[in-house]
Amino acid sequence: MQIDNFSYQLPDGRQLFDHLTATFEPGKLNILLGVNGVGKTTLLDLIAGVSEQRHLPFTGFPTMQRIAYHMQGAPFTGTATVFETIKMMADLDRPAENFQVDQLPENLQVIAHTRLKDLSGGQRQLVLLAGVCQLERDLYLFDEPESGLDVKVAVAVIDQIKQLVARGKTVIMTTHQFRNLPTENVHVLVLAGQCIAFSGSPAELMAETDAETLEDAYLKTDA
Ligand SMILES: Nc1ncnc2c1ncn2[C@@H]1O[C@H](COP(=O)(O)OP(=O)(O)OP(=O)(O)O)[C@@H](O)[C@H]1O
Repeated sequence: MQIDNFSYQLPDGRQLFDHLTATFEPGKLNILLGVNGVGKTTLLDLIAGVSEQRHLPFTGFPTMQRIAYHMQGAPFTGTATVFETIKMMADLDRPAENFQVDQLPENLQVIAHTRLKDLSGGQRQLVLLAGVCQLERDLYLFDEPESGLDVKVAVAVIDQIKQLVARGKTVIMTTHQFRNLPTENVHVLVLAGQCIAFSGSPAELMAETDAETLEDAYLKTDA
C-alpha cells in the first residue's frame, strides 16, 4: 500500500502534505507518529476515502468497503446495548457465526446489556473498538485507539489490535502512547515537515537515533 509524491492543501489554503511518499507494510502494525496537527488523522481519512475520493497517488489500498475505520472521538451513543451493538457489527461481515455474549472482550461482558447512552466515554470507545475488531476487512485504521483510556485498559486494546495482526491483517494506527506498543511485526512512519521523515522498523529507528526505546528514538527525530 503506497502513497507516491502526494501534495495536499487544506481548505484554508495551508499546505499539509508536500511530495509525501509512504509505504504501509501488509500484515503488519503500521504505526503513524507525529506531533499534534501534523496531519495523521487527515491521512487516515484520505486512505479511508471518508473525506474525499482517494487521489491517484494512492495505490494498493483496499476499497472503502474492505476497510474498517475506528475514528477518534466518533459519536457513538443510543439505546442499543453493548452486546447488540457489537453483535450488529459482527453480523455485518460474518452473519453465519451467531455472535454470543461470551465472545465479547472480558471487560465488556459485565456491561453487555447496558445501553450505550448509559456508558462512560471510555467505555463507549471500547465498544466501538471491539466492534471494529469484529469486522472482517483487509485494512484496519485506528486513530489514537487508547486515548482517554486507563493504562490497564489500553493494554487490552493494544492486545486486540495485535490479534488482528496475528491473523495476517494490515493495521495502520496513530498514537501518542508508546508504553504498550509491540515491536514485532511493526512498521513505523514518522510524519514531519509535510512528509514522511522516517519509515522502517522500531529497531531501525532506535539504531538511527542511538536510542534504547521507541519513545526516546521518536523524541530524537525532528518531528
Ligand atoms: N476540515 C478541515 N478544515 C480545515 N482544516 C482542517 C480540517 N481538518 C483538519 N484540519 C487541519 O489539518 C491539520 C491536521 O489535522 P489532523 O487532525 O490531521 O492532525 P493530527 O496529526 O491527527 O493531530 P492530533 O495528533 O492532534 O490528532 C490541522 O492543522 C487542522 O487544523
